[in-house]
Amino acid sequence: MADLTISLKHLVKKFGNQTVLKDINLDVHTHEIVGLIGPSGAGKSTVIKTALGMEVADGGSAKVFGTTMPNRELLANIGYMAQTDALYYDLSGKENLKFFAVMKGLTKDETSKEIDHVAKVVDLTQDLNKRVSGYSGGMMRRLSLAIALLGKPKLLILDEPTVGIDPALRRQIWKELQNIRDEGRSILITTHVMDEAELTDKVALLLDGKVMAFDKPDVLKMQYEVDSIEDVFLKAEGDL
Ligand SMILES: Nc1ncnc2c1ncn2[C@@H]1O[C@H](COP(=O)(O)OP(=O)(O)OP(=O)(O)O)[C@@H](O)[C@H]1O
Repeated sequence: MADLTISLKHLVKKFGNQTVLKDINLDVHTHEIVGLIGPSGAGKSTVIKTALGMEVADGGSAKVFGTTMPNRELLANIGYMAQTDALYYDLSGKENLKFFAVMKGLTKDETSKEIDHVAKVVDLTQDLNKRVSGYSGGMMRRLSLAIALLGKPKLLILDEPTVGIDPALRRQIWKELQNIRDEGRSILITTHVMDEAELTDKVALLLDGKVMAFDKPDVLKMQYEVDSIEDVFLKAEGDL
């Protein structure tokens, strides 16, 4: 049975006199990949940060696993990948992965197995012993994603994980995300790549501080009478 992993109800978030989130309602369940799309500056990262308790809501409620975040114990069940990479540049990719594996409480055995696996998923196996300071931007994104995947978290929250990643690898990463979903875990993902939004189970369209539409990609395309999520996006914005 699908359980609720994220529940946002009438969420409001202001920065000074700018109300970025006016009334956000969004549920994510186990066995589900939910895509969050919307124009730049619409508040996608703010939704994520408020759900995680990194920003304090000004109204409504944000619960993860039924609890208001932040909650240290629950953090162990969440793999979060932010838009900016939080990596140790003087360490190698492998040393970064080992550090975060320790933070996540993995055993030595689990650590080496998981590092092998997540490095393969993001195609960094050959570069694991290089220092991160010598990585390209795309490699750093890939390492951040690998770190988020470590420890098989029940919930993955990924803020634009595939920026700077080429199409073949993007496809491989999506395969892994779908495997994770099939294992009964859940994923909230923001993206600017509309082809990726087509691969989600449900798409939430964030516009004007609200979730304007939230449904399966095929249902949204039917509702908006268009052939792609990109056109749903454009039509909702009034550009089509
Ligand atoms: N800490 C902050 N202080 C003040 N304003 C902020 C802060 N964080 C975000 N904002 C503002 O809130 C709005 C939404 O930002 P956010 O980063 O959530 O958008 P986004 O949809 O994720 O954008 P993008 O797609 O470009 O990443 C923007 O106008 C941004 O300037």
